[in-house]
Amino acid sequence: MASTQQVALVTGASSGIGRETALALVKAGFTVVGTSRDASRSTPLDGVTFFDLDVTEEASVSALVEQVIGRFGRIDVLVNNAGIGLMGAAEENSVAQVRGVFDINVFGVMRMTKAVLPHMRALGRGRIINLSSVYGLIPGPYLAAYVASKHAVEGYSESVDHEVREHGVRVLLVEPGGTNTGFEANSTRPDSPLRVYDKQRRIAEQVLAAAVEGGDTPATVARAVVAAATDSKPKQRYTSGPLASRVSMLRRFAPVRIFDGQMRKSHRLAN
Ligand SMILES: NC(=O)c1ccc[n+]([C@@H]2O[C@H](COP(=O)([O-])OP(=O)(O)OC[C@H]3O[C@@H](n4cnc5c(N)ncnc54)[C@H](O)[C@@H]3O)[C@@H](O)[C@H]2O)c1
Repeated sequence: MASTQQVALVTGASSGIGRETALALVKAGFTVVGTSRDASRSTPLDGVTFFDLDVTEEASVSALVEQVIGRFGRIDVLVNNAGIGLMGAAEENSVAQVRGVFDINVFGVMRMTKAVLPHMRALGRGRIINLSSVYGLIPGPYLAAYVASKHAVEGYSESVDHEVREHGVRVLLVEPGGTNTGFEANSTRPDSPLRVYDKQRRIAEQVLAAAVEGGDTPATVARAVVAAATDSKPKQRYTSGPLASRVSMLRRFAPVRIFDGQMRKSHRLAN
């Protein structure tokens, strides 16, 4: 159990995994701040204080973090959950569409991380928990931009983790399998510039349906996030759902042909 004064900040907390995670963190004893792009229209959640935030707006991100610190004194846990998908063949996704995905899924994570890190360093502790995906580990046809964004989140998280560990701060990953939330609809709503192209919709839906079948629930993902937030000796990566767990294990044994495999001691990263 977290002590009552520990503060957790969850982005995109008004729906799906973020909502369930915010509630699970309240149950685990955290003071929870949730963000939503329109807090006034979010269904209230017991024990969660909502603030407005669009993670693509840099000035709003800094202002939000200062507001939370001003009101609650600290941020112990940041859950970068806000995210969006993009379906469609790689050659048909426009650069603007892909940039839209990266602006939320990758640069959103970076903006939030940059804003909270100085506070966590000063506190001498903290956990940043980034929602990746099973698609942060494997390819996904007709989901290339989304897959690339989540692979980017993986690389960014592991790299920053090595930078900040010595200050008592960890940057961890949660990798859900396909989870039945509003994610697909939110990523393809008709007014969205990120909507799927009709002719590819069926294939993309089959890919997603396969992922959801081997799937996960917001509750299991939320449990993984709470474990990442509270484990005394946290792991770098938390995975949930049968498909994601299998992929996560198999990835470690993926065949690779190594040339010139000599690695000098000085090039190894400390673990
Ligand atoms: N649903 C799945 O199958 C699945 C699988 C693996 C990983 N994930 C990841 O889990 C996370 C949550 O997804 P979900 O399934 O709960 O879907 P969801 O659509 O219910 O939640 C996404 C949240 O992000 C918010 N959001 C979108 N753009 C934003 C922006 N610019 N600024 C602030 N908030 C924004 C939305 O308002 C929404 O609340 C995402 O990062 C997603 O990539 C989902």
